Amino acid sequence: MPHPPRRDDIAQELQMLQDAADLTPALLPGAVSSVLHPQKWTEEQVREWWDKRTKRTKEVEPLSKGTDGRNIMRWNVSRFEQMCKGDSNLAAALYQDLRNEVQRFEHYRKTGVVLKVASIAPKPGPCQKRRPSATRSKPAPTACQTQPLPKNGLQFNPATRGARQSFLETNPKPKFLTTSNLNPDKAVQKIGGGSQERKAAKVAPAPKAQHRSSSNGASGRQKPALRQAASKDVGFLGEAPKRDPLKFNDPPERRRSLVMEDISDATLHQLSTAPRVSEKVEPEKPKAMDDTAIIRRTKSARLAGDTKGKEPEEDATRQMFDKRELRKRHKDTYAQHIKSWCERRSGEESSAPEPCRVRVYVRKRPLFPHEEEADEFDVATVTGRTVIMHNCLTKADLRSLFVSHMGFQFTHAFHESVSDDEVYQRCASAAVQHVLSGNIAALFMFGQTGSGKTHTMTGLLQRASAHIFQQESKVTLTAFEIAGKVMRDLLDTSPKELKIREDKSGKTQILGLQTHDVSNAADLLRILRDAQAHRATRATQVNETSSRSHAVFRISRDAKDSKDSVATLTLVDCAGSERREDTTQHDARSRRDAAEINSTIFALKECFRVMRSSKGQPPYRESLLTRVLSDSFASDQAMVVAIGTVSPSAKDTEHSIGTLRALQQLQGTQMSFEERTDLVKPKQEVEVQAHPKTWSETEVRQWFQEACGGKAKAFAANISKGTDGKNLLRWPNQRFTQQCEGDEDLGNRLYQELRLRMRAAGGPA
Ligand SMILES: Nc1ncnc2c1ncn2[C@@H]1O[C@H](COP(=O)(O)OP(=O)(O)OP(=O)(O)O)[C@@H](O)[C@H]1O
Repeated sequence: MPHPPRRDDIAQELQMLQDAADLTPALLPGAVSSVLHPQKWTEEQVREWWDKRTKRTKEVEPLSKGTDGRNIMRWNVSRFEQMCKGDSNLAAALYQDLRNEVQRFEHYRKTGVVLKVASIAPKPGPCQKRRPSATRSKPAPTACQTQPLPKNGLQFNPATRGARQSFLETNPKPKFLTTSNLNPDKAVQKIGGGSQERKAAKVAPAPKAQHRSSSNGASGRQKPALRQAASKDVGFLGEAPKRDPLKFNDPPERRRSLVMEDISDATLHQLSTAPRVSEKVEPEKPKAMDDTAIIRRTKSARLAGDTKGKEPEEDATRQMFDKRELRKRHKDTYAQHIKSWCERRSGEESSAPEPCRVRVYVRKRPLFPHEEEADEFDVATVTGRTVIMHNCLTKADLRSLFVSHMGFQFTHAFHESVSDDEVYQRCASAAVQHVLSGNIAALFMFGQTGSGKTHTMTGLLQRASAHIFQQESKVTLTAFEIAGKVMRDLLDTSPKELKIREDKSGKTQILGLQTHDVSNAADLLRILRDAQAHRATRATQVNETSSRSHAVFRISRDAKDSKDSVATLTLVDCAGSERREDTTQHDARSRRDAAEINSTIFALKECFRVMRSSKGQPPYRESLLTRVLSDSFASDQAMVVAIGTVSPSAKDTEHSIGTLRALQQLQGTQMSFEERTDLVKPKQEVEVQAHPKTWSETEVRQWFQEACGGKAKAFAANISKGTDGKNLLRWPNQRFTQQCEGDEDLGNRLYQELRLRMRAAGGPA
């Protein structure tokens, strides 16, 4: 097990990367008249920051096109780790460096002073003395060092030449740069060790927040728990940011209008799932800038608290809703709006995208009857080469609805009623012809699990087999799957693992892979179907028989001449990409699978990106799949086709948008438009409903039968006699699950739906 990054290591890493960077003039507050929040950085500024911070190591990935400040600020430590090829120290340091930039900006915003890092460097003082050897030769902090602390808790950062120089002149050069070298707040904590230092600390008391932190222990012995801290956006080097003294008298910050989109699915899931009875839930500190931070107040606090213009419990009820539930609830309004919006926009066709080496197509699958039954509706529109996703959202008040129409353009897009024949003719026929003329071609299927990759691939294989044998009399076929780090032959039922090697010429060879000679289309198709049937599948929340491996089928034409390179058609059916949120009910293995699938897809995207830009070598060594496909990435003559599949269902909106964005990256373009429309709900639609607390037993049973699209009907009989609305309202989440015989998902949904009914009736939920 690799060690988690240590605080000292990260501090050292951070220092080194700042030294190496020589600090970007545009970003270094001391060098310019104004400071930009990293969120506002342009792509160039982000790139400049990245290149300078990482120039001392080659072991990092280049940034993908379009990565601007907004994007990079959303990265968590794991994402940095992925970019740093697993170097967790560097990743954490980069993550922290960005947060430090935010702190500098915050200081500038509040005080108007462009913070020169040098100005907060500690001055030498009379009480400076060496620390005992037990402290690992860290420079002793002085009382004077506590005085020039910036009031807002900004970190002392000796990264500028001047500051670092003066620091080193007045302090013995430390063997390792540690937290206390970098952060005088920590130095104050360490003063607690000796009596003289204690006196010194008394002379110059540290801000209150520091006292609080020092109560944790005498000498910075806290475990780093960096990841956890990082995910909570804590302060410098994993230390939770203390309340900002400057903020107390600040006017209230102007709030951005919040939308449900601001709340991550994971958080919503957490919020909508009531904690287990045994779990003690620590109340969180309200942050107020985000819905997720709003907490449930105690009854007394609610009664005594501010009710100025607010509905009682308004804040608390915000926690109860899920984007998907809200979409279903307002299904009719959204669906009607989407219809009229599309009618208004019909006939508008956008210009053709620039020709590119990678041809990218999108296919939308139909909405299934079972999805319609579950109150799902169609949120994807395809017109010509454009796919429009209608992202149906609710503002933070949970009543104001709006739709964000997002347009994505591709080489071509197929709507749900397009036949497999047309898909083949448009996407794959040219690639097959390219191979029949002696070249290589690769075709990839991308998309969310259950969006129709295997369905489309099956149709393509069928047509490709017929097409090939119109011109060829014999081909060779290999088929294998990649599941995590394991490769298996799909034409060999033994559980033998395949190995991969590079030959002298650098070509990738797969050892032990069986090759089948095939001489007619029917045989080819039969063997391909057998191979598909051998794929590793598992039921996921989205697809009963989800493919959990990447399947690779290779059809090679016989070389006419021994000098000829083998013309090969490679068809790749990627495993369904899943969001972490979609796998919440899976075991650890499923989640590991999903992480591996997603990282392979990420590597594939990177290869596409480099190949498209024709600059440098595609990083195909990053994953098994990209290694075996290195031919297609390396050859200029290779034709590469990517087909993305999307689900039209409202519940899959976020995932479909993710797929479309990823496909845009493959072709090097960006979303072509985004239009937001606020919806006004027609007055007659607002029905006044009886509050659930007034329901009789019969009404409770009736509600149970109809709730969640009738899914709980079968369990209505389990309701005990005499259960009226008042009783029902007292049921916790778990009681609903119990009522549904352990179906946690349905239990949660019933619980939420009841809260929605309470809101609709105008009462608190
Ligand atoms: N265009 C389509 N027309 C009709 N049915 C479709 C279409 N696309 C997909 N389906 C159906 O949707 C279901 C899921 O499709 P499929 O198994 O191809 O998804 P997938 O993307 O390969 O999923 P996974 O990645 O989990 O394997 C199948 O029952 C399939 O028949």
